[in-house]
Formats: sequence, C-alpha cells, structure tokens
Amino acid sequence: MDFSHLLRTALPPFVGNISAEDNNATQNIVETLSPLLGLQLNPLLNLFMIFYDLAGGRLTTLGLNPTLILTTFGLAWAFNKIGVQIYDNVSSILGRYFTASIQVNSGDNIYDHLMKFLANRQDMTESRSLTAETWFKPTSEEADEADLFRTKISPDGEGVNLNFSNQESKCPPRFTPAIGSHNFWFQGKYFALRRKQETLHTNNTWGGSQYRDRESLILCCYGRSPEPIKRLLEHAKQEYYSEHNARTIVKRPASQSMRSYGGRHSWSMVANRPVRPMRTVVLDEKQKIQVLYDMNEYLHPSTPRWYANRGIPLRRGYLFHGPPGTGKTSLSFALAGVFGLDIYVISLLDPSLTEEDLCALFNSLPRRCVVLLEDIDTAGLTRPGESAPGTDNSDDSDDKDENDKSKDKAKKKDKEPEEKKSSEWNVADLARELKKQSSSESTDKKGISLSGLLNAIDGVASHEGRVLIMTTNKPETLDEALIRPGRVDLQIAFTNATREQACELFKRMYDADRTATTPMKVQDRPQSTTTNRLRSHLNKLTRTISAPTIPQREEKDGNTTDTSAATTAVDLESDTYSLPSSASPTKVAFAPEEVNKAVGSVETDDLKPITPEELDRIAGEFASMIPEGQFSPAELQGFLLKRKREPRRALREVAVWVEGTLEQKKAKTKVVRVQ
Ligand SMILES: Nc1ncnc2c1ncn2[C@@H]1O[C@H](COP(=O)(O)OP(=O)(O)OP(=O)(O)O)[C@@H](O)[C@H]1O
Repeated sequence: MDFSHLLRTALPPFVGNISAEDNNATQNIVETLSPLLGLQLNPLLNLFMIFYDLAGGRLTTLGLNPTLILTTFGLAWAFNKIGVQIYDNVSSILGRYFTASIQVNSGDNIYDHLMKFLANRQDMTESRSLTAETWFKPTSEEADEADLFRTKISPDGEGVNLNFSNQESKCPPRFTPAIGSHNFWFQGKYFALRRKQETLHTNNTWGGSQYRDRESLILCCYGRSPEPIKRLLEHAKQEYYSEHNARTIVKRPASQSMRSYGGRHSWSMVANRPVRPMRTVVLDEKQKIQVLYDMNEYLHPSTPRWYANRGIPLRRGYLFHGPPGTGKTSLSFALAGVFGLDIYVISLLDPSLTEEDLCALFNSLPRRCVVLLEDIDTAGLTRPGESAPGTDNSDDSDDKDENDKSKDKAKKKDKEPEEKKSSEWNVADLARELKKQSSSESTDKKGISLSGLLNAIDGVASHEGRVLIMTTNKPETLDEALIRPGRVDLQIAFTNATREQACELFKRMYDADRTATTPMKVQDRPQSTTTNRLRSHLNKLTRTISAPTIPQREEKDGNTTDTSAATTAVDLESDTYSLPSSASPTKVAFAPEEVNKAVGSVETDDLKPITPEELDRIAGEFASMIPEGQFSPAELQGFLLKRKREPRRALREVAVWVEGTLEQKKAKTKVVRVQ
C-alpha cells in the first residue's frame, strides 16, 4: 500500500503538503515502526481515514471546517500537555522551596486531634473521596442533647417505654479524608493535606515478626514558615479538648496486641464521664480538705523545682481503705475531676499483664494524671519465695487429712477420662479436660510480684508527676514496703455511713430534683457552725483549685444550684419528654395494681414536689432510722435509687428495709428479701 499517497490525499492540506522526499521518509518510518511496535498500523490508518472521511463529509455539509476542528483539538491537547508539564515543574519548585510541611504519625495523640478537626469540617466531609468510620456517640452526649427521659406509667395503666433496638442505625458514621491528597482553607490560608498509609515490618517481643499498618498525615502550606500549620494543630488540639472540660476520661491498658505498638496505643479510653462533683462524695470534710490540699500542693507548677532542689522524686501516693461501697473509687474520680486530670485504671489481676507491661504502662503515662490501682489486696502480690494468696498449699489446715483424701478422690476422678479411649469420650469429658487445661495454664501464670509493682511505681522507668491512688478493703494485709512513706503519703479511711452521712446522702439524692424546680441556697438552711466553717473552707479551696478548668462545677459558697444537675433534671409534672435520637417510644400497658406490686406502693402524694423544709425534716427522720456504721453509703444509695423520685416513700419504707437487711446480714445470706 502506498502510504505517502494515502497521507497526501486524505490528511488536511498542511499535513499533506509534504515533498516527495518526505513521502518516502514517512513511508519508511511507518514501515519501520509497524513491526517494531507490533502494531498493524495499516488497518488502523485505514480505520482513521474512513472515520475522517465520514466525519469530515458530515461536518462540511454542516458548514464546519474539519481541518480547523482537528487543528483546534490538536492545539488544545498540546497546550494541555505543556500546561500540565509547567504546573508540575512549578509546583515541584514551589513544593521544594516555597512550602512548609508538618507530618503527624498515627502513633501520636495529635493524629486524633487532627482527624477530629477534619471530620468536623464541612468542606472535608463533602469531599468526593472519604473514609467512613464507625462512630458511637457517648451516652453522656445523648443525655446532653436531650432532656433526661424516663419511662412513664400513668395511673390508667398506659405507659411509654423506650426502645433502643435500632439505636445503631441512628448513629451515623464519621467521615474522614480518604488516603490520598486533599486541600482546604483554614483562617484564610490554603492547606494541602496528604493522608498516607504504609506497611511496616517489625519484630515482636516473642521473637516473631509482624506486619502492621501505619498512617500519617502530611499538612502543607505555602510560604517558608510552618507557623500556619502549627496554629492549625494548636486549634485542632484546643477544639479536641474543649469538649473535655468538665469531663473525666478513664483509660485502661489496651489489649496486648495494641500495647506492643507502645506510646499512646498502650492505653485505651474506656469512658468519658461528666466530672463527679466533690460534694457528691459523702465523707468527713476534714479528710476531704486534707487530700484536696495535699494534691493541690503536689500539682502546683512550682512543686517540681522544689522537689528537684531537694533531690526528692516527684511522686505522691494515696491509700484509700475501708469496707466495700464506702466511696473510695468515687473520691478518686471526684479528685480527678477537681484537678481536671484523666484517670488511668490498672487491674493487677489482668492475666495478660506482665511486669514488663506494667513498667511500659507507667512509662507511657502523661505528665499529670491519676493512676488508680483498685483493690490492691486482691492482686496476689508476692515477695520472692512466697506463694500468692489463694494458692496457698501449706500444711496448716486442720482438715488436711480430710482434704488430702478428697483431693486424691478428685484426682482419681480427673484421671478417669484419660483412661477412657478417646472414642469413648463424651462432651462432659471434653469440657472437664478443657477446664483442667485452662486452670493449669492460669496457675502457671506468674502474675505481678510485689517487687515488679514497686519497680513500676518508683523504679527508674516510673513517670514523675503522676498521682497514685491505691484502694483496698483490707489495709492490714498489705505489705509494709508497698505503703511506706514515699509510696503512700496519705491514708484516707472510709467507714460505713454514720447518721450524719445518711442524712447527707438522702438530701443529695433528692436535692437535684428539687433545685431544678425550686432552687434553694444551702445557706438558707440551718447548719452547725463547724460544718459551715469546714464547708466554706472546702468550697473556697475547691473553687481556687478548679475555677479555671471546670466552669460547670462551680460551687458558690454553699449554693447547691448545680448547672449540670439543672440541665438534666426532670420536671415531674410535665407530660412531655424529649427523647434521645437513638431511642423510639413503644406503647406498653400495665394494670395499676401490677405496677404497684412490682415497684412498691407509690402514692399520689409521693410525686408532689418537696419543699426545702420538708426535705430537711424527712432527711433527719430517715437518718435517725439508720443504725450507725451498719450500712455502706452504696447500700443506702441502692435503697434510695429504687425510690429516686419519692423521698416520702423512702422514709415510709426505710424501717422495713433496715430490719430485713440486718436480718439478711446476720444470716450471712446473699439472697435479698427486701430491696
Ligand atoms: N461516701 C460516699 N459518698 C457518696 N456516694 C457513695 C459513697 N460511698 C459509696 N457511694 C456510692 O456507692 C457506689 C459505690 O461506691 P465506690 O465504688 O466509690 O465504693 P468503693 O469504696 O470504691 O467500693 P469497693 O471497695 O467495692 O471498690 C457509687 O455509686 C457511689 O456513688
């Protein structure tokens, strides 16, 4: 085929206007390239020519010049190519010399701040390329967004219950920028964002190797200074923590696999609660002041230098001891709230926790925080050579012979399945065998020894500046080394409720509802001079400590009007309830007698609002019926909670409850007859 002829006749004049030499050259080029490219150029050219002829004919009949159109497209394509090239070059020069960038790795807390900031930006969430993440709203936020609601059962038996069956469908996912490049404007500045993921190969602690994904965000802005990015990060951080005001974050050690990442992955957040006001913990006020004052001193910014000048390690430890349910954990949370600290709770009974883990966990604590070691007596801490409590095999048992016999019997019994052929095994045998194996595995676990814990608490790796709170029901069983000064600097004793405390608990329970409808100041109520003096001292102290960080917790000299309580209080007279977005109402019907039988006899008068004077009187009468030191605050709270809107009913029923519960305690039975 004669290509030169074809090209000359078919292509536009400026293309076809080629000399005989060019003709030959073109022919040569096409013929040389065809085999090289492995392409059948002839059929392609034929196809192009047919298309060009057809389209050209049509366009000419429409009065358009096909040559001009082809030329325009050709030029546009060429300019586009040149433009892209120029843009790439200019942006690479700009990127190299005139932009600043900051990288944030997913192992750092700033990554979370930035992600939350980006997820809250409308321009980002409207981007065409997003990552969807499952996101649950904390229950506390639900309470914030809607008035508190409750099941209502009217006297005619009609009621409304809430149904949360489809709550998950009502929790929208969170959208964040997908892996790749994005851009946005912030405070009049243009920012480019790149989210990237890489897979790292690491060696784990057991000698094996593992692959893990690591993400990072790279923020860029034009100019040679990274200041705008720093400002943005600061803003993101402030925004992140602004929601944490008046909240206490509770963290626990993360799962073993996450802990191996170290850093912020060592701890995982398990709760984000509203701050517990100090005044809701009923405790001897002298003790409250002591611990508040001590912690305030310790956390003061000038304290680290004071300690350093004297060569004393900057640590403070408290031991809260007393019977169960007397407020040890509650006081720890209230203290964390007062000082705006997060709480890091460690259970030494966690079977996955090794001594190395414990040291690593202590090492990854933030500068100021509360570390809570709960029920330290049950942790089975041992000195070398000692066996853990509960696994004691010593011969001091009176019933040794008896025990030995029964143990032998049990052993024989345990061996039975082994003697059976495996084909004869039934499910019960298998279950027994599995149980045996798992129990032998758990006894093989060494746990945390006393020296391991002491090493974590005050070893070289231990973080300075934290507040350590240990709680126990049995202080006498603790090793002296654990509670020596320097490790435990202040002990607070908790006791079962006194009459005065019972009275206070009663008032606290019904105060919030009452103050929501009829706000009343505490100073309006009669009080003993000593209590008043201590209270005002405590209030002053609490105010000076907490005023800058916790606006919702303010306690103006004796004024119990609590903003948080007021926002969540229920108007008992109201028939309208606004439900949280995750719940939908469902109708239920109960006969009034059934309701009364089930929840106790609620009389119409019980639901009437209560005046301050009446509350004081009822609280006094209630307290007089509570025997001194017999019930823990938790038990009293449990009784009152079952009558949480009916103080008069609580007073009516307390005598029967006290009698029944004392009998139950005497009989040492766990089965409750009166509640
Ligand atoms: N002194 C108190 N003042 C106010 N509330 C209290 C007090 N003691 C207990 N409570 C209430 O009882 C419940 C249990 O209290 P908490 O967990 O603080 O007790 P604890 O002493 O830590 O118990 P345990 O020794 O079993 O861990 C909480 O809901 C708390 O509100």
